[in-house]
This record gives sequence, C-alpha cells and structure tokens, in this order.
Amino acid sequence: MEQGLVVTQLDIQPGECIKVKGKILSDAKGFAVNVGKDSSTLMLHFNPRFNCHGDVNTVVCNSKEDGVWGEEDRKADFPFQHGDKIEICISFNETEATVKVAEVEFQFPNRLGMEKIEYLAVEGDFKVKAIKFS
Ligand SMILES: CCCO[C@@H]1O[C@H](CO)[C@@H](O[C@@H]2O[C@H](CO)[C@H](O)[C@H](OCc3cn(Cc4ccccc4)nn3)[C@H]2O)[C@H](O)[C@H]1NC(C)=O
Repeated sequence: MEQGLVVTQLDIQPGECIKVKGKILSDAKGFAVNVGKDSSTLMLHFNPRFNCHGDVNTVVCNSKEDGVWGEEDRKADFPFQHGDKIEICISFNETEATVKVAEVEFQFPNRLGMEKIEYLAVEGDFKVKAIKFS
C-alpha cells in the first residue's frame, strides 16, 4: 500500500485549524486522519470506514497513548460517499478535538490533555490534494 501523507514538527495550538482537502477513492474501504504527538501518541484517530474491520459506513474515533489504543467511539453520522471531494477541518482545545466535514461536526475528548498538535498523518483510501493550517 502507498505510504500516506505524514507531517511532523508541527506546532498547532488550541483554536487553530488543520484543513485537509482531498478525494475519497471510488472503491475506498476506509481512510484515517491522525493528529497528535507522533504515530504512537495520538489525540485523535479519525477513521471513516466504508467497509473494513467489520464496520460498514461508520466513523470510528480513538486515541492512542504510547502505542496503546484507547476505547473506540463510533459516531452516528457518516457524511461520506465514494469519490467525494471533501475538506476535513480539525481543531482542538483543552477538553476536546473537533472535526468538521461538510455540515457535520464530530467531537472527541482530548483524553491525553494535549496542548499542541505536532503530527498529522493521512492514511488509506484518500488522495490528499492540499493541506492548510490557519
Ligand atoms: C471485537 C474484538 C475486535 O475489535 C476490533 O479490534 C480491531 C483491532 O484492534 C479494531 O480495529 C483497529 O481499530 C483501531 C482504532 O481503534 C485502528 O483503526 C486500527 O487500524 C490502525 C491502522 C491504520 N492503518 C492505515 C489505514 C487506515 C485506513 C484505511 C486503510 C489503512 N492501518 N492500521 C484498526 O485495526 C476494530 O475497530 C475493533 N472492532 C470493534 C467492533 O471493536
């Protein structure tokens, strides 16, 4: 599988926004956007699943601390379709991370109390077109 996009050495502060623009592959099984300290310590693993790991059309969110996954949080909304061109906006504060996609907002607790985002990775069946930090 092609290695996805990875950005390190970031210094994203509370209230700032990471915008990931791209296209969901037409035969996507799933993709993930990870933000946190590094690949082993994630504030948020945002994982829309079309059909993988036993999930169909389900957004699974989780955290990861020192390589150990936390408790999964399955969301009710699934605002994604194969082939969609989308923009995902991620921001956070001391209590939660927020992911905005189209008109839908997902919240996930900032379980690790992270005070900045240093790491961004996009994995799976998603072709990144642009990244913007604001
Ligand atoms: C019921 C007992 C087994 O539970 C299952 O355990 C699996 C293994 O831990 C859970 O799947 C894992 O869930 C994690 C989040 O909690 C991550 O999503 C794990 O995937 C990490 C990962 C990303 N990637 C790259 C990637 C990402 C998206 C699409 C394609 C490749 N490769 N591996 C994924 O393997 C899966 O979500 C979990 N299912 C349930 C219902 O709990």
